[in-house]
Amino acid sequence: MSIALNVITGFLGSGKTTLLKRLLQGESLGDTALLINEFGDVGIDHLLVEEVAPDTVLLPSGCVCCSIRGELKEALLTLLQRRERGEIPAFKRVILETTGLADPAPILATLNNDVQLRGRFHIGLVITLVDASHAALQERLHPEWLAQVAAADRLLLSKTDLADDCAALRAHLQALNAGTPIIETHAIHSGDQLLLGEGLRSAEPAVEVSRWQLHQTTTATHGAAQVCSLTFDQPLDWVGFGVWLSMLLRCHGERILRVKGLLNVNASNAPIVIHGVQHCLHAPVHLPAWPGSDRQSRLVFILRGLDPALLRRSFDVFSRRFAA
Ligand SMILES: Nc1nc2c(ncn2[C@@H]2O[C@H](COP(=O)(O)OP(=O)(O)OP(=O)(O)O)[C@@H](O)[C@H]2O)c(=O)[nH]1
Repeated sequence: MSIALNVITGFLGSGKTTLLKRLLQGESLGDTALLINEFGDVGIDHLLVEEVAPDTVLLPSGCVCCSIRGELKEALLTLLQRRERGEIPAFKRVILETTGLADPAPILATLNNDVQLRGRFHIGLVITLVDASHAALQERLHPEWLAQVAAADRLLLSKTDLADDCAALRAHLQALNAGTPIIETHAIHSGDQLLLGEGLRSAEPAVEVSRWQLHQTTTATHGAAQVCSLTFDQPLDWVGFGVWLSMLLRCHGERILRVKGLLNVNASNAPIVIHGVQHCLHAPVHLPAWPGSDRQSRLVFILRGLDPALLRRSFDVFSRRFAA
């Protein structure tokens, strides 16, 4: 059975290691293997979590999203071999803590594209920590911040004790990445299934989807990002749509920080859910049924440097061409 790789990311010092310790404290770690990626020759974070996770693997120095993707693959395959030899417990999930400067997209692409990893591992949840006391500054100065927030399936607010008021930040994050749960880290308990689950691959993907349906996204600019929301009532041509989306991501992937969609397609009575982060499109998830009576398709894009009007026009051309 394929193993979920959950990614914990967030800007430097946002509290990733602190969260990991809290999350895994008291948990039976038999079901979770930990990979930690740090800059610098001497890793520290793995020492901090070692008391709760003695088998933690420290990846070599360098950033897993760029320079050491090969090492990530090696580490994952080695974990499997050690599990098969009975050297470590039969974990059912891996958690990777990235460096604070990582862009999650290349990590997800490694998992999706590598023939040895595909089928053995799949993308679980991307959990992004946001330091509430420094978010505005980090967003302004560091493009990685937005890439991490856009890729998130869960947004965690840390250091709320050091921030005056988090209401504006919460609203901003929700506008950027609509429907993604936002949780304050102090409210997280060990074994939290919202964080240790597998997102859309979990037993209840419809719950995930219902969250987005509740959020009415409008096309708007938020800082450096443009959020573009498309909704349509007519069922889509699934094959034609796949061609359109693949070409879009191939040409403009680095400017499409995130796409998520719930689609009413002509070949099925039940919806299909899609997820993409930059060039990387996850395998579509076929839900058994619509979560409610609303059958409208919706697509939400988080863009950086791509005009939403162009995207909309391209989609209109596609829909006319492939009208079901
Ligand atoms: N006040 C406060 N401090 C926090 C909170 N969360 C983490 N910290 C502190 O912030 C510092 C950095 O936390 P880490 O967990 O090491 O952050 P990290 O994201 O793993 O850091 P890097 O790996 O260097 O990117 C530590 O001193 C933590 O104790 C919080 O919610 N409030």
